[in-house]
Amino acid sequence: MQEKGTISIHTENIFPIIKKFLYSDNEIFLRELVSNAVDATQKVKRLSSLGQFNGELGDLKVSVSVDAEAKTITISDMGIGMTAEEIKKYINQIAFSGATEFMEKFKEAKDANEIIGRFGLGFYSAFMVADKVEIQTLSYQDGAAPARWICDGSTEFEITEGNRTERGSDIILYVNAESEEFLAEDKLQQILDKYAKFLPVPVKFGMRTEHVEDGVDEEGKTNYKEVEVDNIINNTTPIWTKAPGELNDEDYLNFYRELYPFAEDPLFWIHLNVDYPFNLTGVLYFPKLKNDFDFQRNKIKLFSRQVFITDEVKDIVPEFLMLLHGVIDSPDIPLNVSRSFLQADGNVKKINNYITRKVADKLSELYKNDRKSFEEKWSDIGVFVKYGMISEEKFYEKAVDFVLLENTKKELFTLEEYKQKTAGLQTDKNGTQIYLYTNNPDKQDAFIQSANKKDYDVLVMNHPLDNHFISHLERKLDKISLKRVDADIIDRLIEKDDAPATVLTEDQVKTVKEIFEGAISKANMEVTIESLHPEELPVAVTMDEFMRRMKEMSQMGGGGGMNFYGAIPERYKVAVNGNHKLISRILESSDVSVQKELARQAFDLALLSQGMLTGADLTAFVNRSVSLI
Ligand SMILES: Nc1ncnc2c1ncn2[C@@H]1O[C@H](COP(=O)(O)OP(=O)(O)OP(=O)(O)O)[C@@H](O)[C@H]1O
Repeated sequence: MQEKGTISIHTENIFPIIKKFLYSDNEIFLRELVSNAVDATQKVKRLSSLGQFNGELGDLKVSVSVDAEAKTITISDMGIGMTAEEIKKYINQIAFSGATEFMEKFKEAKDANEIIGRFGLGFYSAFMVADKVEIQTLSYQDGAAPARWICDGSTEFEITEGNRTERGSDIILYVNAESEEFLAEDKLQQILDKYAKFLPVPVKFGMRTEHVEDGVDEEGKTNYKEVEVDNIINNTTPIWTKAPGELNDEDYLNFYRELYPFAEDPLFWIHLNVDYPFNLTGVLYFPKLKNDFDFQRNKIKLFSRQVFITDEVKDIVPEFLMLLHGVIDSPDIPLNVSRSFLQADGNVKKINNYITRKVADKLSELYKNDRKSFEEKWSDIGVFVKYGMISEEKFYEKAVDFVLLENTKKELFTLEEYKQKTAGLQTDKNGTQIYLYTNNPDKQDAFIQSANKKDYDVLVMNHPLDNHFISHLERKLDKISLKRVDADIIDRLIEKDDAPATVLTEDQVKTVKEIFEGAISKANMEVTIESLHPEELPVAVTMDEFMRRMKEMSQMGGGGGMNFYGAIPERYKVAVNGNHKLISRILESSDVSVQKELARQAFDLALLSQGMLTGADLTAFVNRSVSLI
């Protein structure tokens, strides 16, 4: 048997194109060939279970080996093999049935995955690293003859009788000069670890030494001996292929440690398992987040039938869940098409929604079943929940029941509980309920104490995400407004009808204002005289809530019109409590310089309590204080 032929009459030589365009991603040749070997192995298993193949299955592993001297890489399997006819059909024709289209389209293709998947060129990816590819194969079919196919990367191929005596195939790559790096065992091991670690059929790569028990010596101590065993690089039944009922916590934790050897243990996990209307399995873990806004992305690995595809799951997993770790396996995700297509793909949308719902359900279940442990985890999961509420309406609808707010006393409330807690007392004269918050309890302590004096509660919102979360809540919640506790004096933040009467006459108000303006003499400080409770501080320095939020957003890169706010110099309000004893003392003094000194001292104290007194102003304050003592 010998046959020579031309691979396709329709096309120019396709191989240089494959080599040239796919070069950057050329390691995937191994993924493709090992996957083909696994497919062939699973097919023979299936045929056997269906009674259509009655021979011995034998040791069904796939083996990858290198011969550094001959410069070959061989991928062997004991799968169904191919007859010469099948080689012609599957290798020659099938791959090239789309070749004309390929020739037209390859220019648009952006990466190797796209070309290979779309045109069924898995096998031909071998030519990315090989000058010559040989197949030695023997079909499982009764009476089949071994066949050999060889092709040197031109459009010419040759089929002759082969030398394989056992069922299955060897794919032998004669590695080209530019790709010799792939002859290094380390390199191949690394690629196999990446793509083949969880393939469903054992993949052998060389041998390794194991120490096994070997009887006992005279003293009763166990003897060990070294034995050479197959180096199986994969775990064929990773946990996502199992039913949740078969698994315990330790299994999930062990798998997590296997995936992320250096990470801290996760908080909890979700086992995904759906087969209609799309097929998807996986396990998603909630990691312990670092305190900073540390978005560790690319931690979810995407598989298709246990073959690793990518860790860029951007369009499949909702943005806010990119913080999660774990694996997703779905044969229904179109892996090989372009980004824009992926976004429009109906399955991808459904998968996205499904994952969002599962995560929301899991959180809701944790909250309902064990509020205490949910609260303990809140500092870690709060970010997910808030981020999810901001970015996914569907998630918001569910999370609104279990999102927690924390106050300065470290008590946690649901939105509903907090609404009840602050109703009435923190409702202003217009009927708007005001939630006070601090983003820095230490620095804003004086303001928090002022609020607490009135029995007002103060929330802690000190995560970078909280700015957005606050705006989002305000948009969603009716008649509720959030104000930072230092945005104004407390009686202005929550305005009531029963404001205390002022003890100053109109003239006195004018005088006090002038004294303070003279003492402060800073253009960005606007002095107002307020009638507050006498026990409130004599002076408070505040920045308007709106202005501050705008400036913060521009700092976070709000873009567009936001830059405008970033450029405006910071402006503060200096609220002087006209009802405070100090003000009467100032008015009583007839010495202008004493008046000025007292005013300045009160102003500096306000700055000091907020950590705003620095440099020469601080030195002057210290000197003045010393002389006052
Ligand atoms: N090791 C093998 N054993 C038996 N048949 C094989 C083997 N490798 C390839 N084939 C046959 O050759 C065909 C073409 O393989 P190729 O990798 O090009 O495409 P595919 O596997 O069908 O699709 P894709 O790789 O794009 O998912 C396979 O469908 C299979 O029938």
